[in-house]
Amino acid sequence: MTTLNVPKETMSRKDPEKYFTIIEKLGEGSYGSVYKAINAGTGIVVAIKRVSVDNDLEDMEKEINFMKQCKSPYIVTYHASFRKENEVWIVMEYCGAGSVCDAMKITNKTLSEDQIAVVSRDVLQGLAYLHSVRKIHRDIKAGNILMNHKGESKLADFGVSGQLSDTMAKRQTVIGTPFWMAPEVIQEVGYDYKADIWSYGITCIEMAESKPPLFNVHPMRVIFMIPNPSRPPPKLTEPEKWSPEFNDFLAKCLTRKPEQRPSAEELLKHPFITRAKSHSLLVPLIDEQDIIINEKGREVALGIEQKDEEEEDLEDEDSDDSDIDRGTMVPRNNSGDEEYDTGTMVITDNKNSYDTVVFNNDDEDTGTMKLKSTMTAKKGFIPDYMNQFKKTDDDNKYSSHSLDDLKKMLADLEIEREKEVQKIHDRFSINRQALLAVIEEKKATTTKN
Ligand SMILES: Nc1ncnc2c1ncn2[C@@H]1O[C@H](COP(=O)(O)OP(=O)(O)OP(=O)(O)O)[C@@H](O)[C@H]1O
Repeated sequence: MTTLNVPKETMSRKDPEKYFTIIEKLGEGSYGSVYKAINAGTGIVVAIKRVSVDNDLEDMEKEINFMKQCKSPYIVTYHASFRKENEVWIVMEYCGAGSVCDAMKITNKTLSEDQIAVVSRDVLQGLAYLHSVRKIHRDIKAGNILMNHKGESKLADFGVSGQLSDTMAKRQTVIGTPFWMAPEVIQEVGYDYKADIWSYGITCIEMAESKPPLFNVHPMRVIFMIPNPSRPPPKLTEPEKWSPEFNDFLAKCLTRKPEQRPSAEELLKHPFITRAKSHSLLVPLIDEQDIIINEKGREVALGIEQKDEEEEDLEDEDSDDSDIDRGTMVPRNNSGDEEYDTGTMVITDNKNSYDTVVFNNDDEDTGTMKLKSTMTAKKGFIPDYMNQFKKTDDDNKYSSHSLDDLKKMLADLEIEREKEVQKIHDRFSINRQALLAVIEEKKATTTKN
């Protein structure tokens, strides 16, 4: 097997463009873009993720070193990394069929139950491996499952975002993308690798129905709804259309109590997985995707506009002080500080997929939720799941009002929002207090007996 012609050191200061020729843009994430590239000398095709970074690269370096050690056919292989100006270039295995999310988007199809079973077997193997080396992925979703042309699936984007190092783990309590997050992750009651299993259950629903449950609900609300113990766990919209094995597999993944939720190893023994067929089942979907990409071009097929650098620069300038105008969801309190009741949730964009949110508790009091610290998020862009809410604005139902009226309406809306959030908080505290009291009572009775 030919080995890639790359420097061995992490974040090499050598010029990556001497080693790679960029062929095309594959997609965009919250922290940068991913390109298909070809290695000079060997002709090996790779994917390169270019991430904007600030100066503190210690965490990212740790992550990259960890990725280097991760060797599993079910996890996207790391090849090399470069530091170029304010970017880190991460060179990784190229998965020619892109993400499961993109495949669904481009073909406008969902996956059949048999296809989901095949993907699941690979994903569970990947998770079993990661968990065996004591790592949690924390951002499992169809956008982070990549496929090759044989229909084999691999977990991506773990580590790249810097979320897995010990220091980051201590600082950042909640990481993920709202709709896929496990209840215990949102509640910040401490969580472990079982959180990935929940997110995978949600991903299965996403693969079956194209969207995760609660997708039409605003993400700010979702983070209150998911942990609500009185809500039944998510399930397929029409369970009767799917086999009992699939429904049971989902119910197991989506068990509220993490201690009762099975591990990846255990789930690999589930009949839904053991009966999974060959990877070739995914090939028709991949072929159909290729035909569409060949016809329309990747950007059009994915709905990514190809912008020239000048245009991007202009956008960056614009977005410095006008995130809200541009649709980036940056909830703030009235003072404009980056705090929002229980914390600020800064959501940036990814036009192809669903964005990742990091809730950070650097500041214990406010529990400020913010972006991953090492990387600079791409400016002025809207996560896919935010587009539906943006559309409401675009409907222009407010356009006939005067500027003063609009400002007043906005102020009223802010007040209403604060009240709603307060109500939810109050309800949570009451339930929590009640539960704690009963727990104490039970403990006391047990001790007496
Ligand atoms: N190794 C790879 N091989 C082929 N395509 C890739 C590879 N890595 C990423 N891509 C493509 O690039 C897109 C963007 O990936 P990226 O990891 O930056 O963002 P994301 O996972 O979609 O979003 P987020 O950063 O919010 O989690 C993916 O959807 C996928 O289509």
